[in-house]
Amino acid sequence: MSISYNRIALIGLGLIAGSMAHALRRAGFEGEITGYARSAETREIAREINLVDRVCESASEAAQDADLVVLCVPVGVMGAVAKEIAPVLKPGATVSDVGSVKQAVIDSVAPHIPEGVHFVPTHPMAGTEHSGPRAGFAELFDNRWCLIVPAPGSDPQAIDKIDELWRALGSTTEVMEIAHHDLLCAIVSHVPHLIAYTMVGVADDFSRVSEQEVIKFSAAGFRDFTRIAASDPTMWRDVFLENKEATLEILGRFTEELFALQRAIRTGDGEQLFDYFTHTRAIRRGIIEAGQDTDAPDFGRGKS
Ligand SMILES: NC(=O)C1=CN([C@@H]2O[C@H](COP(=O)(O)OP(=O)(O)OC[C@H]3O[C@@H](n4cnc5c(N)ncnc54)[C@H](O)[C@@H]3O)[C@@H](O)[C@H]2O)C=CC1
Ligand SMILES: O=C(O)C(=O)Cc1ccc(O)cc1
Repeated sequence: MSISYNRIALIGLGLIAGSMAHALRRAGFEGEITGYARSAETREIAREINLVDRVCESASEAAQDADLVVLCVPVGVMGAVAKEIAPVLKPGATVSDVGSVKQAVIDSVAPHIPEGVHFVPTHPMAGTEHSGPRAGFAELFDNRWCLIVPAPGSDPQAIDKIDELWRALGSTTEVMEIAHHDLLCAIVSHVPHLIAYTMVGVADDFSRVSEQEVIKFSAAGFRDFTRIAASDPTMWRDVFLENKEATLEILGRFTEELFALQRAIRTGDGEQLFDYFTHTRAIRRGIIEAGQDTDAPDFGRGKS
C-alpha cells in the first residue's frame, strides 16, 4: 500500500490528527507532515512531543504547498477553516476531512474549494473519549472502518488516493453515499452518545444517590456510559447541531420503543420484555459472529 502524497497538512491537532500522524510514521511516510491548531497551548504541546514535522502559526501556513490537507477540527468550524486556507491551496491538491457528519460538512466546505483542487470527505469510525494532542496513537485505525463519502463531483483518482492512504493507516475502507452515512452514524454513534450523556446526567441528578455511590457501585453498563459521556463537549455539540435531521429521526424512533418498554414494565407484560431482549441478544451475537466486535475477547483487534 503506497501513500502518494509528499506533503500532508493536518489542521486541528487532536485525537484524530495525532493518530493520523503516528500512523503515517508507522506506515513509513517519508514526506513532510505539517500541522496547525487554533490554541497556542495545543501547538506548544504538539511541538514538545514532536507530533508533526512542522507546527505552523496559521492554517494557511500549514496548508501551503501541501498535496493533501486533512481538516481534523470540530464539524462546526470546517467551513471557516476551508475558507481560510482556500487562497493558498495548490492546483491538484486534495482537501479531505474526518468529520463525524458529512452533509453539513460538504455544504460548508465545498463552496470554498477552488477550481482544480479536489475534495474527498472521509470518516474514520474509530475514536476514544480522549481528545487533544496527547490523545493520539498509531493503532487507532487498525481494522476499523474508514468511510469515504464523496462530495458531488469528487474526482475518482483523488478518491482512490485517499482510499489507499486510509488503508495504509490500518483501516478497512468503504465508499458510502452522504445521506446514508449521516443516518447510519445517527444510529450507531450519535444517538448512543446522546443516550449515554443523558443517563450519566440522570444518575448525577438523582438526589437520593450521592455521586460517590454512583461511581462506587456502578456496574459495567453504567461505566461504559460514563466513558462515552466523558467525550469532548465541543465535538459532540457540533455533531448534534450539524446532524440534526437524522439524529431527530432516530431519537423519535428510540423514544417510541422506550415508551413501549415502559408500558410493558408498568402493565407487567413479561412476555413482551422477554421477546424484545431475546431479539436484541441475537443482534449482539450476530455482530460477534461476524467478527465486527473489536472489544470482544475473541476479536480484540485494537483499542477503542
Ligand atoms: N473523537 C472521535 O472519537 C472521533 C472524531 N471524529 C471527528 O474528527 C474531528 C476531530 O475530532 P478529535 O480529533 O476527536 O477532536 P480533538 O478535540 O481531539 O481535536 C480537535 C482539534 O481542533 C482544534 N481546533 C478547534 N477549532 C479549530 C479551528 N477553528 N481552527 C483550527 N483548529 C481548531 C483544537 O485545538 C484541537 O486541536 C471532529 O470533526 C470529529 O467529529 C471522527 C471520528 C472519531
Ligand atoms: O468511542 C466510541 O464509542 C465511538 O463511538 C468512537 C467514535 C466517535 C465518533 C465518531 O464519529 C466515530 C467513532
